[in-house]
Amino acid sequence: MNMGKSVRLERIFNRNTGRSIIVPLDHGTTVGPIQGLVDLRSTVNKVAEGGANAVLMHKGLPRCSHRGHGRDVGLIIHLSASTTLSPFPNAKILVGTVEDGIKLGADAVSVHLNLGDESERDMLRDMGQVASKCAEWGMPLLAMVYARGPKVKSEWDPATVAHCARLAEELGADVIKVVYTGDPESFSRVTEGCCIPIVIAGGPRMDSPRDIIQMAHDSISAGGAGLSMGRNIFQAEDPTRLVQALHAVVHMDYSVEQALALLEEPKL
Ligand SMILES: CC(=O)[C@@H](O)[C@H](O)C[C@H](N)C(=O)O
Ligand SMILES: O=CC(=O)COP(=O)(O)O
Repeated sequence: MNMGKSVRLERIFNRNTGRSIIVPLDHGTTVGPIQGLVDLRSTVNKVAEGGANAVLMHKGLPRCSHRGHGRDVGLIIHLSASTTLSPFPNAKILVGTVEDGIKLGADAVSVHLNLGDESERDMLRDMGQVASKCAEWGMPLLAMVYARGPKVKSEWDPATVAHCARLAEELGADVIKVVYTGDPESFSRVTEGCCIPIVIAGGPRMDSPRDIIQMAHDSISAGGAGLSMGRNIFQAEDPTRLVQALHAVVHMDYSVEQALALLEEPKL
């Protein structure tokens, strides 16, 4: 692997476990300043204190959220955008470049593809071009790939998710983010088809921390490389403690019960 990619990926993935907890904060472009994204600097500090490896955001946000102190946290600059105000909310376009990421000191850049959408070919072309530019500059590429279109029966279908992951690998991603398929057996069919790290999205808010931690644990047991979990972390009652519990599962091989016990411990 290109030295630039190796050095940058070390700032996102734990050297011992080869896994990562990434907290994406890019939703504000898609849906507006939702709960947890209003004071971004506070949210970045909370997840970094909990042990997150990296945060993911659009290019205009590091100026509002870069820590400049304390525990370092990796930075991934997101290059794709669409909004829920559009008649075509799944049609992602590029709004940033790899060079934007370099200038911001990013450790990786990311793109978002919705396979099955009518504008799929544009997203495929964009990803291919970004991947080539990333290879040129030694910049890791995280591809978040969903199946969202009129022919898609279920975006959580294991074969569909495996297709999303394999496409990302074949087009040059260094890290893949897909949805979790719901159980370790089916998710192992996703991870076995790729030779690069696969992290899972959290999806819409889940009520119970147990469900969040169970999903993280099960994805790891199926060969997953960690999380790219946004809303379930930044909208949690205590993002720092939830990240601490997830860190125990992802990087210390805690059981679900052991990780849940961390949430019950009295605050210092
Ligand atoms: C809000 C969503 O659609 C999420 O599933 C995506 O993972 C977030 C995405 N990067 C977006 O906000 O466009
Ligand atoms: O960019 C967003 C993600 O990677 C996943 O966000 P979610 O809120 O966990 O679905």
